[in-house]
Amino acid sequence: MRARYFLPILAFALAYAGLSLAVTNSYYQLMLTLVLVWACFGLSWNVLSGYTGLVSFGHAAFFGLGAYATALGQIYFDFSPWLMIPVSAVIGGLAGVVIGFPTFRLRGHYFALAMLAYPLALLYVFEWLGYQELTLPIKRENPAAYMQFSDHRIYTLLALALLIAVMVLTQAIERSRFGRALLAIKQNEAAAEAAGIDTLAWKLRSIAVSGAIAGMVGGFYAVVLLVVTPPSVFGMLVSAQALTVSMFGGIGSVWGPVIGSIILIPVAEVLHAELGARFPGIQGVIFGLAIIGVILVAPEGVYWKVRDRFRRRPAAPAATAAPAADTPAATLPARVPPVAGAPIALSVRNLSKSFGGLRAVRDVSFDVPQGAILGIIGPNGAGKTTLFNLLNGFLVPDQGEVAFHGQATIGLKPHRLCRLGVGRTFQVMRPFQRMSVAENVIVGAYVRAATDEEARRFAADAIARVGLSAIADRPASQLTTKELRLMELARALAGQPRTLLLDETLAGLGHGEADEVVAVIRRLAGEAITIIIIEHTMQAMVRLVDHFVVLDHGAVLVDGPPDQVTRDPRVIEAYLGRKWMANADA
Ligand SMILES: Nc1ncnc2c1ncn2[C@@H]1O[C@H](COP(=O)(O)OP(=O)(O)OP(=O)(O)O)[C@@H](O)[C@H]1O
Repeated sequence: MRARYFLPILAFALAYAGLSLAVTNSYYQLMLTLVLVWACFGLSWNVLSGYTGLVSFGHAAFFGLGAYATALGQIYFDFSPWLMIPVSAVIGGLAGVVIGFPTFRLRGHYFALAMLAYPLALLYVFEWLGYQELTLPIKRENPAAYMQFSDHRIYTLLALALLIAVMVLTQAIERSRFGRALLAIKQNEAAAEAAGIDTLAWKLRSIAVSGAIAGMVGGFYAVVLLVVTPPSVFGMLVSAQALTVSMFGGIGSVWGPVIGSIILIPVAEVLHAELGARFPGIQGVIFGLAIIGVILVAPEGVYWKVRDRFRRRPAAPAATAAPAADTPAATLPARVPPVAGAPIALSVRNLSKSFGGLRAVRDVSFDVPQGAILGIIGPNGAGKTTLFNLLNGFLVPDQGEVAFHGQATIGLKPHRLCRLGVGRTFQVMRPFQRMSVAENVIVGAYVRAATDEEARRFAADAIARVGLSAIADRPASQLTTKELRLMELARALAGQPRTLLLDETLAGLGHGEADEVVAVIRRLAGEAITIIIIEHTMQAMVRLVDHFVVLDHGAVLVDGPPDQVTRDPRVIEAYLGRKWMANADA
């Protein structure tokens, strides 16, 4: 790991250890320990929710299981916490997989609400089992073997060691293929699948790591407080604590939960100690106020706000963006369309899909030779996007066959299709705004790359092929629409596809800009990549494609070369309108 990531963590650890050694009051020492415990727990939440965007209201489930496992292990089997805390981590990780597997079927708010149910259910189970209050036995004969220290500074130092380990782990995850897969899921899960990422597998890994950290912290918490009750480890406030310190400090960053914990936990603890008797639940009020405050002042959290303030403001994007490759807009690269008898890249036979009574795609058949550019056009609602979703595995057809280079693909998930060489871009772009072009593109490279190094090489090559090398380090937030479209194209290219499905890649582009993107696409087809493109911008399409498939009400209306299709009275009637004919004749 590079020093610039590791040194701040080391400096923080030394400063915190120094502070802890200087504090003699045991109450303040406990607070120093608890700040680290909740920071660790916040980081556990962050590994799942901060990076994947799947908000968990139920992290207390893992925390509580860890706390009870450690307490019960010592009470019933005389197992030391030195053993039980790692065991609690394993239990937390397994619980993550068991909970994640069914719950990941849900999305957005439904996922968050389902997660809420688990700690509440466990709370009642442990009450029902009669574990209303467990007290860890005091071991006077050999306290250190049971993690019982009269000097409370040792707990703080142990908690610090746990936190540093979790911070380093989080940092490593963030900068690896793992972290990039999670961020891709957060950005757009469908696009991540289409980029070859097995989203369920990565989400399960993430919840397993997150659950393991939470279980470990829960076990440690039981040892520090020596008493475990269902509300204190499975209660709403526990889950809320993880969420609040992360949201306040900064979601999706290693430092966010640490900063949130350092600021909020002492305030909540002091107010609880001073006013808790008169205002029970004062911590909940503090956390509520903290969330309202942060939403108003720094919606992404303190860390990101401060970082943006102190970072040098980036220079405004250059008025003229880097030209798309070396080709001037006006001269489109010459290419020879595939001749008759060329190998077939995509074969579609009798494909149909209905949504209830609506037949969105009806009995569609066509072939695309390798290296050809096929345009799919048709009025709104004609079934173009549904056809794409059938081709790349988002939807399973009611009937019909799809084969890429002779291999039948119906039933394969999008990430499997991506591995077979089918890339896709999306109509709606959702780049990682804070990340550079290169970092955005590398996400698409992992489907083929065995190592980070190889992924970087594939990404750099794809960026060069779309002509964005000059701005590879520019954050996506500063890109123009054309550059964003080219970046999306580069991300699909980084997976080394043989076939590219492009969904409205020219949408929102001006005339000259569209021509630049058209030039890039033509060049890719010249490299024997087969291109299938949905587009509304007819002028650009006529100059781009070799062949059109015109859809209307889900069925193929006409299928032929541009000059034939654009003059077909049925196409003019259903899609182009009479004005097109008048312009074409003029
Ligand atoms: N998941 C779905 N459930 C129900 N109906 C759907 C679903 N997806 C699409 N449809 C319907 O299927 C029809 C075809 O939609 P589709 O998005 O494929 O059309 P399109 O040609 O891509 O349109 P546009 O040009 O507006 O993007 C529309 O009537 C749409 O409302």
